[in-house]
Amino acid sequence: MSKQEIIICQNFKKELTEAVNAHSFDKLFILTDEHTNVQCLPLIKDMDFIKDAIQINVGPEDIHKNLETLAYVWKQLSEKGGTRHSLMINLGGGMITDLGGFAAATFKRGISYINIPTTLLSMVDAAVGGKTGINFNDLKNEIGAFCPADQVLINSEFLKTIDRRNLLSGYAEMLKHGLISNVSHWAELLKFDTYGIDYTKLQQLIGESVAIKEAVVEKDPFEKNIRKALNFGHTAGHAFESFSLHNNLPVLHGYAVAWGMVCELYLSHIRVGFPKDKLRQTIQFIKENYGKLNFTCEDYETLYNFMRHDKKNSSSGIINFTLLADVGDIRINQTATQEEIYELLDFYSETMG
Ligand SMILES: NC(=O)c1ccc[n+]([C@@H]2O[C@H](COP(=O)([O-])OP(=O)(O)OC[C@H]3O[C@@H](n4cnc5c(N)ncnc54)[C@H](O)[C@@H]3O)[C@@H](O)[C@H]2O)c1
Ligand SMILES: O=C(O)C(=O)C[C@@H](O)[C@H](O)[C@H](O)COP(=O)(O)O
Ligand SMILES: [Zn+2]
Repeated sequence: MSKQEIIICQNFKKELTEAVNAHSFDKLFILTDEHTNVQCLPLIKDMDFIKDAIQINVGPEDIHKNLETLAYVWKQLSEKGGTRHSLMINLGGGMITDLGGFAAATFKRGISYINIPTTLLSMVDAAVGGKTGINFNDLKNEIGAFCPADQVLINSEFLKTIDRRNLLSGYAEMLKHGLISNVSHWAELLKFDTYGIDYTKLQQLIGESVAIKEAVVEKDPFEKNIRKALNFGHTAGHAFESFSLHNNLPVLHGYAVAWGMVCELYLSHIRVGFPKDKLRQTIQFIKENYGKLNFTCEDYETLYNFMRHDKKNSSSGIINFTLLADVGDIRINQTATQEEIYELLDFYSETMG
């Protein structure tokens, strides 16, 4: 996989101009959703190269990260004169960088693209590392490809218009990066005041978070082994997210991951000895900031069936988890029986109240 350039912006317009000028292209497309069209596009609208760009605007959020929207983007690229030498800019959160990245990966078998993430989640996670795709058949990211953006420009100015829920959603992936990396980063994240946000501190934490992801992806871009660490919390998390999407009550990805981490930290504790005090502290933080997803034991089978679709599984039907023996002590390819999975859902229900 080609190396991706990640730019933590100091002078956003200059760096974006350089990123665009690094490509030779015939047409420039810019993908936005209805919100980033209003909140983010104005920040770059006066730039020279944008004046000739063709905008593709789609509906927001995960309900639109689907085949229909993807087909619309392909159609626009095709009808508005896109060629294999065209360049695409994805301006938005993870929904836009996942869907736009996949459209770019597949249109005429692949065109170059640049990500400009505009949510916290996309800055620290979605825009980085080359996983692109769409939800399909009620399942998260069921269709996709590994295809990195040539450049990712991280400009924290975009966070000024993000609401608290979306900030917390991104923060959950940062917490995941803390748990898979080292105790000092994890402890710093738990100390951070999520009510009175210090944006200077947040910017420093964003830089550290991206670096953690970048280092993992560099070692294993196609998730054959250690990249499975970045999927910590997602076996249960994606089941919660798919379950909610299926019930027409979608939850934000980061919230589902936070709840998934509660389950998988518990499994880590009983299976590989994740320390009880760190389990308690992390769960306390998640409980205070993310609340709880409601389900009953009648939903266990549905949740279990969603977990059976996790991409880490192989055909044996056994569910694969990434667990932690301690903060930063990663154990990939761990498995759990149906009984154990029901037990961790019991733990979740009892602990989260
Ligand atoms: N590819 C990966 O490695 C990866 C990693 C993590 C998550 N994801 C995916 O990312 C998606 C979630 O991404 P997300 O949390 O960024 O959600 P999102 O893209 O849906 O954005 C959340 C909301 O914020 C709005 N928004 C975006 N930028 C804004 C801004 N600057 N100001 C105001 N509003 C703004 C959007 O329009 C949307 O309404 C999920 O589909 C998830 O599966 C992918
Ligand atoms: O980059 C990765 O690798 C991740 O797993 C990051 C996750 O936060 C992200 O949600 C990813 O899209 C999950 O991928 P999937 O392969 O489980 O669909
Ligand atoms: Zn995620």
